[in-house]
Amino acid sequence: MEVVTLESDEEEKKEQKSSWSDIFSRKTEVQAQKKVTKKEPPVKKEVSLESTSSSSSSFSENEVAIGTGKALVKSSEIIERRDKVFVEVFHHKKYKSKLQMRAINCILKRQCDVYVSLPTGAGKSLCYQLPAIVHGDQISSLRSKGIPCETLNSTLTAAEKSNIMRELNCVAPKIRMLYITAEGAATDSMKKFLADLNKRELLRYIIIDEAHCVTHWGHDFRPDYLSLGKLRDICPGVPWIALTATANTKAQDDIVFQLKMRNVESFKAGTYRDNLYYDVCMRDHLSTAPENHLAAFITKCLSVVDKKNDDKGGIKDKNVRTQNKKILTGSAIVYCRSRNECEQMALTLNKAGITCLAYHAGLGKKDRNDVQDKWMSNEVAVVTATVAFGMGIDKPDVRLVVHWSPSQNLAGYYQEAGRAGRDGKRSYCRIYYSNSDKNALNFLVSGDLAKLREKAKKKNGTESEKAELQIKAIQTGLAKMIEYCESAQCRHVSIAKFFDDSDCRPCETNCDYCRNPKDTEKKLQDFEWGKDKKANAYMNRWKNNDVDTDDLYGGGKCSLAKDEDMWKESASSSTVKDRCETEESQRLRSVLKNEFAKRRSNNSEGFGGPVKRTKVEEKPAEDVSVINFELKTIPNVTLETRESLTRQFIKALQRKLDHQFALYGSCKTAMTYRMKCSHKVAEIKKKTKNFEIFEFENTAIEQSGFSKASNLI
Ligand SMILES: Nc1ncnc2c1ncn2[C@@H]1O[C@H](COP(=O)(O)OP(=O)(O)OP(=O)(O)O)[C@@H](O)[C@H]1O
Repeated sequence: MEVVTLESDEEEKKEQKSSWSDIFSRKTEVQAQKKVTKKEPPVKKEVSLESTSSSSSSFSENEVAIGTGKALVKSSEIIERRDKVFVEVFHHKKYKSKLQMRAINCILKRQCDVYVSLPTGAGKSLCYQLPAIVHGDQISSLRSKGIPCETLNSTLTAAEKSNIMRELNCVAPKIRMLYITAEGAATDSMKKFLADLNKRELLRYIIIDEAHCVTHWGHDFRPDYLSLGKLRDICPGVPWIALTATANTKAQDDIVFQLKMRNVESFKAGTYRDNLYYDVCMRDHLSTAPENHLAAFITKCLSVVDKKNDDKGGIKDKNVRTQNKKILTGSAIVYCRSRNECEQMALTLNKAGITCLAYHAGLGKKDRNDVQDKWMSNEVAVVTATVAFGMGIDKPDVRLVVHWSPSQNLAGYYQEAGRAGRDGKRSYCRIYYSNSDKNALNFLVSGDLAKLREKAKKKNGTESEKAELQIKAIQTGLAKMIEYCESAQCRHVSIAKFFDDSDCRPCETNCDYCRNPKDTEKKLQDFEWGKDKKANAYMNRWKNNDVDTDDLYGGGKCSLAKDEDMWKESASSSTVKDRCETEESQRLRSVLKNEFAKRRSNNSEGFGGPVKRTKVEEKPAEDVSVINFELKTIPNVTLETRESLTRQFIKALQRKLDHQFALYGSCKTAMTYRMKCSHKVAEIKKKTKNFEIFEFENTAIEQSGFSKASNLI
């Protein structure tokens, strides 16, 4: 018997949705399926078990008394069981690494607490699953179809729960592994129950998977994990196993401290996975539309041969799909930031001929299960998903993990990207990045930080310090994520440094930078240049009173809606609005500040260089008064100037005419009025035609300040 505390409710917390409970139950189901059933008949195969010199992680035939209490077993028997289980239950031929083997041997001995930090996909689960089975009493039962395992969580019905409890209360329960949540472990009833199991000498291990959740230094801190340390006092003498792929030195130290681990043996490997190829694409600088770029990349990564090679035989493998003339194998995940983005992307990829379904917390439980099953069985090639997808899923042939925008934290990114290539074959991890992503990330994280700061203010002493630590960890994680995207260095090295790996040598061939440093640098330069250009474009539009929120949030009102959708997923809707406004005004202020700075300094260096006035092609207004406006014989006199002067001229004439030419008042009948007017107009026309000056009858012209028209020009 062992208790495994999972990173409970992880998916639902990530999406912060009301439907959290069924997501979790799905996850634990997946874990249970993944870790329990190996239905193929046992195959007798040679096991290559490497030996090791480490005393704590190797067995000597003479050693005895493994375990505590009445379950003392000879070490030779343990070795025999280990090898049997390894082949007959897990069907493995050899250990994935020496570290995996050494960790398993150490855990099997049950003489100390064990900390395991191996890369994603390195087989950490086997480190506790194999010992858990080996330490069972009825080894023969392992030859049957599966390893009995159960989960206790809030989504079970009362009847389901009581069935499990009944079984566990038996003298010899069949259940070998019990998965519980950190929240569940904190309840009094669970503590009592575990203490009882321990008293009955049925508890072999307490295992904390995804142990980084226990520390404020981790990328995914869960307060509930902190209470796990209390189980130590309830179950003294039970070895603890903590496993993670994403903890740096600080996080590791804190995990050991928080879980009150003692006499700890550590098995730690670097993060480097040589079958993973990392790259970053600057979304605003691609030669094609980004969605098309992605579709082409997916096809490239998943296609193996041209269909014409297979015209006769047909394609028999059910894991193989065809697209046009290509044969597609393996599968891909495209992580999007919002539900809406998942849906849109799925549509786009389907249009491009790639079978694709969207997965997010907005779907019902059944739909989500369907999507996952279809993807697992290779019925569809691609899932476009929020980060909720992938937890606990172990699909070996994921050839490609794309982040349509980066994660909020480099550690989180490493974990998500690590779902690629678990079969050890070449696989790709790509991020599509743009400046608007950066803004959105900053924006999202700033919301979380604000909440934490509020919390820190209310607390005092160590609690407040812890909140500060968490703030720092979040800020560092984001800064490192952005640095990963924006710096010219080996991507593997960026990750290795973040996790304090001892080996930080460049990969040489497994990332875009190492493959082609110049090209990557050029793309980064374009990206930097693009930032300034975008700010200028925004300023111009603002000056023209044409500012929309498009530029702020990357791609139109539709995108704004998308982002709002995204933000709603991580914040309450009221704060979304506030955040939008704050973001907009901040951005506007910063653009203005830059513009004024440029004008003040009149400096040709720096931000975009001097502001050059754009030469605007002059277009006459529809009611232009200037005669022969096309003429441009006088340099430096614009049409605008001419129009302005002409209007002044007309106005002056008008005034004088009104004053002097008061015919209306001097006539009594309409006929006389019309006649006198026609007469005057005819006179003026005649004079104008002969280039003569028309003089009004009234001699008061000069006295009133009237100027001849010719003098006005
Ligand atoms: N010795 C082995 N030989 C072959 N395959 C193995 C071996 N050990 C584990 N595996 C397989 O490797 C895959 C990854 O293992 P696992 O899910 O335990 O990874 P992990 O280290 O927990 O990764 P993550 O941290 O990403 O969850 C699984 O399909 C598992 O069956």
